[in-house]
Amino acid sequence: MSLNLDSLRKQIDSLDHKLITLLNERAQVSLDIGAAKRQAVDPQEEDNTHVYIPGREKQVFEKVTRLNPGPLANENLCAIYREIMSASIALQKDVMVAYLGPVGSFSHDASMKRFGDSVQYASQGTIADVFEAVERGSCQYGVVPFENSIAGSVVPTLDKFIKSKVKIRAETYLPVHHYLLSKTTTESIRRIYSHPVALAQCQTFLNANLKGIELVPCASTSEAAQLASKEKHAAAICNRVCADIYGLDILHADIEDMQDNTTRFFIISDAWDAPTASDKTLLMFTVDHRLPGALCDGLKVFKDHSINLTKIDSRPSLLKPWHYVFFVECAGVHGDSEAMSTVIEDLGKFCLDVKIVGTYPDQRPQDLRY
Ligand SMILES: O=C(O)C(=O)C[C@]1(C(=O)O)C=C[C@@H](O)C=C1
Repeated sequence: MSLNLDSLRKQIDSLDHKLITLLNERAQVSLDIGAAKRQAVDPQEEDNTHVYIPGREKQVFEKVTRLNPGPLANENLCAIYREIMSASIALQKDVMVAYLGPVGSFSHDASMKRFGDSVQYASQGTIADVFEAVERGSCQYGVVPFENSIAGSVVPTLDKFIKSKVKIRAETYLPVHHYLLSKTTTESIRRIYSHPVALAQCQTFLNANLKGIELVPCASTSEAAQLASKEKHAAAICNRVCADIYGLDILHADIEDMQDNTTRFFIISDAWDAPTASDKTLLMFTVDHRLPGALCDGLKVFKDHSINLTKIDSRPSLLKPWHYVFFVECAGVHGDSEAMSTVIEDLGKFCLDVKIVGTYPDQRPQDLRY
């Protein structure tokens, strides 16, 4: 069969015509959804309607990948749908997302992957600033790193959850590959900038190739790139995109200790989403030291309710020395469910100050397409 370029392009033109009509029909329905969401808000009150519905987005991504007959790869279809829903969010409301900046950080990457190109982003200097932007209401959503598969928990995030009233609304996983970027050669490097969690992920490479070189911790990997771009003998460990953004050369690629290095981020806000088919809940509590075995009895509550725990962590309470706050993530239960109310009631018999930090659709680490 001979292929005629002109006639094939005419087919594309005609399909684009149909696509534009359909995309606008979808956008109109989205505007109506926005109006329906606002109907529930008292006109005298400030409009804090949530247009970002992570549970519904998960359903849409699962549906489109299920329906996809190809040849378009699911990954590409999801990228298209990410932008369709990003535009949909922006049509319903001006949305501002806070992230740990500057541009080029892994938090920026995770935010873009979650919210797409059509919303607005506000770079913040520290993780605490991301929390505070959400608390003040200058940003409706914030994206914070929670844990890394090599370096473990991100302590500033856990510590902010202890004091803050923000809620977790969604989780997302990002594969993390580190690059050594500089304006100089590896042999001339005298100082390496990076975020402490990133430095912890590249110990094997650093010990083998740059032992004894000064390591300077900074607020983010992109700030590291910014600093390295201003010094002759400095380098940064950061995201590949920082090479273009900050005018640095790639000296070494993929220098993380494990190639499947992944960071889990939380999307924080003032409210969580309604239950979906599969949710997780992060709880926080302290224990009463006067009761021997209080933590053990508390944890047994989850066993008694057949709840699987996917993460346990503890941090100093910051109120009294040797007093700890425990974080426990429960799989398969939503924070508003009756099951969770019973768990909290039972936990209250052994533990103090039990609080839900957030409840969010279960996003498996392998669901990297969305
Ligand atoms: O279903 C909704 O609540 C919508 O606002 C629509 C829509 C979409 O475009 O499909 C847009 C944004 C939400 O995050 C989820 C879904």
